[in-house]
Amino acid sequence: MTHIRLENLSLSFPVLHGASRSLKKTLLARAKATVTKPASVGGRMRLGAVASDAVLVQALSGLTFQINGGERIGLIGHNGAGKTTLLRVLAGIYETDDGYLDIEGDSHALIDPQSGMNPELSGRENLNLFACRIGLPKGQLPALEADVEAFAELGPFFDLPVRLYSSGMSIRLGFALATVPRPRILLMDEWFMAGDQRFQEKAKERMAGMVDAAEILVVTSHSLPVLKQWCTRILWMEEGQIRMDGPTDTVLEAYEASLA
Ligand SMILES: Nc1ncnc2c1ncn2[C@@H]1O[C@H](COP(=O)(O)OP(=O)(O)OP(=O)(O)O)[C@@H](O)[C@H]1O
Repeated sequence: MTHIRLENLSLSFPVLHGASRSLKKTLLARAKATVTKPASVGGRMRLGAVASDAVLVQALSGLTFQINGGERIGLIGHNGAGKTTLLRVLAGIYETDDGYLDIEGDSHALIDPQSGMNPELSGRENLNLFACRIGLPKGQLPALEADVEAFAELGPFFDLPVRLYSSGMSIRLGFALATVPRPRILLMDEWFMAGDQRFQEKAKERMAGMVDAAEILVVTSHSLPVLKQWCTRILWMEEGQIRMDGPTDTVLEAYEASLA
């Protein structure tokens, strides 16, 4: 059965090494003084337990929950609450300091639109690279090429190096490629909402096909309409912890009330 299970999972990032004792003290004192309830930005700062010469940011702290097949999870929370870090952990990009993670089912992460792209190569050449990476049979390449070229609508830029693309153009190509696989577990950051208005509409349509095919969706977004549309359950994160976990309407109502 497809599932994701976390038990007491934690992850911290060292953000300051070997700085003077007074600078570290000042930083920690400031972090403490600016703590507001509810928290408004970033993970909690602390000194390293072993190497006390380092200041750490506690990005995830003691997370325990389970996601089962059929669930569509939205991650919400303040800037720096730990949403993207959690997504990266689930995608196997970050190792955790502590805790247990059990994932059953193949996953695909839509986190970085430029992921795996060579900026010196054209859109078309990057598509060929992508096809090799996912092990696409040669016979299916022309259909993929036609699909991606039509979807990305890059015109002549499709044959120019990606480094010449605007950020919106890179996102079009990255999105078109990233939405080709059909994984059982789909992990998605909110960058898919980027791009111009018309592209967003197209992107939503294409995404719907991918989401429908997935057994589990985990998506981060600051957009309440997006979360309401896509998700059945919301994990509201605060300073690397789960502040609330429940049905979409219930959690978003509480979240909105906290912002008022
Ligand atoms: N690579 C990194 N190195 C050091 N600190 C990091 C790194 N990535 C994230 N952090 C820190 O971890 C905390 C959580 O960051 P994360 O990107 O997961 O937040 P987020 O909830 O996705 O925020 P946002 O809504 O702004 O995208 C923040 O305090 C951030 O400064």
